[in-house]
Amino acid sequence: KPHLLLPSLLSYSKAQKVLRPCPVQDRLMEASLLQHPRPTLGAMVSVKYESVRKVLQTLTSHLLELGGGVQDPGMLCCPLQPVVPSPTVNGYRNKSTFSVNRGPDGNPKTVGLYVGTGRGQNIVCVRTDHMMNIPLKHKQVAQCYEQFIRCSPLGSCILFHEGGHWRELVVRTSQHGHTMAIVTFHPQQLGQEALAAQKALLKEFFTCGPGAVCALTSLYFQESTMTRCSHEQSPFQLLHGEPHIFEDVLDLTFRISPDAFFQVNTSGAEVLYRAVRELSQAATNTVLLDVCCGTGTIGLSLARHVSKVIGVEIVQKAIEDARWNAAFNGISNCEFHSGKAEAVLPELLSSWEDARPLVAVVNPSRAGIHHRVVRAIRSCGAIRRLLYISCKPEGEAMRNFLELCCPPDPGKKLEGEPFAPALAVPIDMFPHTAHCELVLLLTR
Ligand SMILES: C[S@@+](CC[C@H](N)C(=O)[O-])C[C@H]1O[C@@H](n2cnc3c(N)ncnc32)[C@H](O)[C@@H]1O
Repeated sequence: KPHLLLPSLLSYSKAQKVLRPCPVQDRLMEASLLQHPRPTLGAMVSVKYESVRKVLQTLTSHLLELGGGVQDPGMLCCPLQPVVPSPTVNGYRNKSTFSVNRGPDGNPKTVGLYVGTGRGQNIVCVRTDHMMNIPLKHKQVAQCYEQFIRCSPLGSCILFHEGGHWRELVVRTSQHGHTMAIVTFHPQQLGQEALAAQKALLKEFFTCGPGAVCALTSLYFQESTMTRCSHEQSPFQLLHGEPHIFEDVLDLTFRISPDAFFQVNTSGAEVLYRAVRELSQAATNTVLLDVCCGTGTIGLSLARHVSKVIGVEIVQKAIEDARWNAAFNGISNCEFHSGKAEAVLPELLSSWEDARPLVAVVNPSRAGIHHRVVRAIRSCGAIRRLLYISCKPEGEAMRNFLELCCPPDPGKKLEGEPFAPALAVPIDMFPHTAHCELVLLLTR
């Protein structure tokens, strides 16, 4: 049975901006070209290992050019461990983001994922029935949302300037049995009364209409005129149920707000956080700096083994969750700072006088860390051990690795002793996709 290997082919924001209608026949042909026989999981793990090895090869050759401590061009700059498997491989996602766009039959109210590319102008939105990594509950909510918008007199919003309202759907679930749905809506010219009517209809559909089968525990609505909006830019409006969902990780319970990041593979996250604990060599006198901490998961999962945790995160609601999570789990040795790491860390680290060993864990989004964060970390002599966690190590993370490991470069204000790669541990957080999480241990 053909299978769509989708996630690496998705291009949400690009599609929103550049997608142009093209004949249905072309899109169908294109979609069928993207159908592959399903590769075995073993084969996919080998592909991931190879791609991480290539990342290390690239890093090695750049470090060699920069004179960054690599001796032998034939060797990798550090040992590479085998890919650590995810305990769950099917239906592991606790969060799915569904787009609204034209389906293979041309229906502009199709809820699913994109196949094709913006550049090829051949994007088509397909339902997710074949997706092995998405749980049935998410697919059920997506199907119900599609049913709802197809009955709605309002159109779907495909290109912002062409009008339409219904936009993407995010579904989050947890082991507690919670299901949160977040519907994004472009208000266009609608007034408050018309908006309130749409919200009421959506709520009615999911609480007492056909969508009630989804048994949502939270239903959110966000008006958004941009590709993505933070809560501060446009609040997440709770239409029904509980404001948060809760998830258990390594015997701790975490509260998660609608706009807070949480690793999409919960059992995979446990593997990741155990690896972080081991690689950090955290001891009872260690201070752990958790940069880009989200809801505080990494720091809190290590808190009982270290002296103190300091978390920094840009999303205000995630920091509120992190503080709540610390208190709820009876953890009192953590402090969480809200703000951009590039604003918080230079001040925090420039005056660092604590004699305890300081270990940094950096887990940024795909954009990597700002060069001010790199400078602050390099210039803080107390940090001897740094764990850089990246789900896209071939991207901006590579720039960060080089900035952290290159010889001092006063022109770029990169001072302090450079780090050197010590070990690379790939973790298969995303089975059934081409992506792989990399934990790179840097020491000096
Ligand atoms: C990949 S997530 C990791 C979160 C957390 N470590 C975890 O495992 O759940 C990246 C986090 O970085 C945050 N972030 C992005 N840019 C940031 C910045 N400039 N300063 C601080 N945090 C940032 C995001 O909001 C997100 O929560």
